[in-house]
Formats: sequence, structure tokens, C-alpha cells
Amino acid sequence: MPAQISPSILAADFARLADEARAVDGADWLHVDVMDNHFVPNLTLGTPVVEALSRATGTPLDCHLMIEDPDRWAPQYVEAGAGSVTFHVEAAAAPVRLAREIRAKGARASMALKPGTPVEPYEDLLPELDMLLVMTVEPGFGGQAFLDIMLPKIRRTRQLIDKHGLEMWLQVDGGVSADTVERCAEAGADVFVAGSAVYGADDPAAAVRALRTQAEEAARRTSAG
Ligand SMILES: O=C(CO)[C@H](O)[C@H](O)COP(=O)(O)O
Repeated sequence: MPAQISPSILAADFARLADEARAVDGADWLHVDVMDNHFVPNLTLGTPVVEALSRATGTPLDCHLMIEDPDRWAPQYVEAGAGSVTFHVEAAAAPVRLAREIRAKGARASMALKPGTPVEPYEDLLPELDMLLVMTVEPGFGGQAFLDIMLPKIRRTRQLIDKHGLEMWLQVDGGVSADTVERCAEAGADVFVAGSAVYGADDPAAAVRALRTQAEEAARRTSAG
């Protein structure tokens, strides 16, 4: 699958959100960080902003819910216009039921793992998902350093996906930049969230294209052995 880039609006200027969304036209997704100040120690935005963003951009919205009780709230993000909804397994009461509900409402269902959460206990759930997100920082804040120690988990997740012959995507989020994207792609990730690396660049759309090229070339080198 070609590499996909999902710029994180956490690093954007919230006073100019519509313009910032359009500044990354050409990205595969727009990553929307939803934080509730309970699951993570930070507070961002909710469904009214997601609705407004979906009117402001044609780029599909990739909503990452860093919130408690996603079983209750996630379906509302599909109704607000999200094309993909990611909930944290650490917060979900019934992850399979929730993934099915997100899919039934018409969005891609995705599940996230914090750095300390292993993937192996969730192997049987993978067919219920369209994407698995391996966090490469502790969720809550942008601009953190990429956790290299997550690379073996990305590799193990890729092995599980391939072992079951699944079409699902493997996303990484946190500290993804020109310096780290190739290691993530080599480990088997194919969807890359990048906040500071995109919105901190002079030309965010060009930064998206450069990250995609780097990821695709790294994946090609890896598959060529
Ligand atoms: O989920 C997140 C934080 O919880 C952000 O999406 C992530 O940190 C992206 O920002 P950056 O690329 O600057 O690290």
C-alpha cells in the first residue's frame, strides 16, 4: 500500500484552523487530536470543531480520540464527519462492539495502543479493525521526541497483520519527522501522523510530499531486502 500522511492539527494555529486544514491539501488525511483532560492531561476540541473542519476541507478527517468512555462518544465523531475514528483500547469498555458500531455508521474503525500497551493480547481483535495505531510518544502533547523503543512493537504488529493476511493499516503517531519516518516505514508502518514536522515547516504541503516520498522509498528498500 502507498504510504499515507496524516498531518496533526495539534501543531496548527487553532485561530486559523480552516486555513491550516487547507494548507495541507494533498495529504491523505487530516489528523484531529481529541483530548478530554481525563484520559490525557490536555484538552483540545470536540464534535462541533470536527463538523466545522469537515466543511472547511475535502481532506478526510482521521479523528484520534484520547478520551475516556469512547464507547459513548466515538459514534458521534462519525456523525460529525470523521472518515476514520480511532479509540484507545485502554479506555474502551467493549472494543469489538465499538469497532463494529463505527464501521456500521460508515467510518473506518481504528484502535490505538499507548506505548506501555502490548499488541499481542489484541491479536484476535485485528480483523475487526481497519487500522491499528501504535503511539510512538505518550499521548497528550505534540512536539515530543520519538520513542525508538516502539520500533520492535511496530515490527511485531506488522508481523501479526501479515500473518492473518489482513488489509488493515498500521499507523504511527508521535515524533514522526524526516529523521524518524524511514525507521517507522522499515518497521512496517504505512500511515504516518506528523504534527510539528508538517506545520513547523515553511511549506506544510511540501513537507507532506517529502515525508510520503521518504516513507515509500524506505518501504521499497525494505521489501527489496
Ligand atoms: O497524538 C498526538 C499527541 O498525543 C499528536 O498527534 C502527536 O504528538 C503529533 O505531534 P508531533 O508530530 O508534533 O509529535
